[in-house]
Amino acid sequence: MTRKELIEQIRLKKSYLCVGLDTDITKIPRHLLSSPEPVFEFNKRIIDATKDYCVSYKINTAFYEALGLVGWEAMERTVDYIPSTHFTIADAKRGDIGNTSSQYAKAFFETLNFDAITVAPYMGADSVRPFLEYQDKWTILLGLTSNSGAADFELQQAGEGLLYEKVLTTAAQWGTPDNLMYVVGATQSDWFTNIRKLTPDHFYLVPGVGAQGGSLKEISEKAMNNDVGILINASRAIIYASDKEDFAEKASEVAKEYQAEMATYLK
Ligand SMILES: O=c1ccn([C@@H]2O[C@H](COP(=O)(O)O)[C@@H](O)[C@H]2O)c(=O)[nH]1
Repeated sequence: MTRKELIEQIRLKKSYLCVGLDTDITKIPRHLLSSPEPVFEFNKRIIDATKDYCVSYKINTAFYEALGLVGWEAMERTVDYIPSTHFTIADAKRGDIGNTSSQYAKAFFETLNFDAITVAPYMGADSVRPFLEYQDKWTILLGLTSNSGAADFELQQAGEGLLYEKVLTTAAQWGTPDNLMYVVGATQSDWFTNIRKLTPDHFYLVPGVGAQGGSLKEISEKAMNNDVGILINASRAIIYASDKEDFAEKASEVAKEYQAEMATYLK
């Protein structure tokens, strides 16, 4: 999906919501466990219930990889089921020496047809480049993450600025706002004004509203640019809104509430 197409979807739906499919087999409603493919069945119902209120789905691959072959199959079926109007993200946090990164890129952009993948920047330019070589695909680089451990490295001084600032400004030379985004945690709202100044045109994938307590209002006010420029992810708050038979209705209600609030912030 191109940047233009993504922005069109955001404007059309008045939503920059990304629903996180962090589907944990131990948390899905019990009645689904007797179905032949419980994880896919759960995802399918969540997608049907939320697709009108969001523009993106983020599949955190850890939850699928943990199940082995059946998990990988559930991920494949899920990404194929997501409507082509929605931006699909493999939250896989990959990155390795160049020839290995090329295989990761092939796995997520070709074998699985994701629009985007999250990538760790630690190994530098040659580890990220293979992802950026794909036309109309996106690399989403970890910038300033939502966890408390962000203070251990990302918020440490590195030369004249902080390490995360160096990641943002250096990586901006490797790609363009048309194929590179950054992950910035919603729990890091104090830093958003500075982040927007450093990277005025890039999109941010912002996890951390809902279960991690980040503020949708604060992020929207500080981080939005003229092209909207943010995708806000919520996983547990939506997909586990209920653990009963009404889980899909409840997920729909929560997604609808996020969308309605987002509509009020859009410029
Ligand atoms: O800094 C980061 C990077 C990634 N994540 C991922 O986003 C979702 C958040 O899930 P919630 O249930 O909405 O808290 C999850 O997949 C994380 O691995 C993040 O939280 N922070």
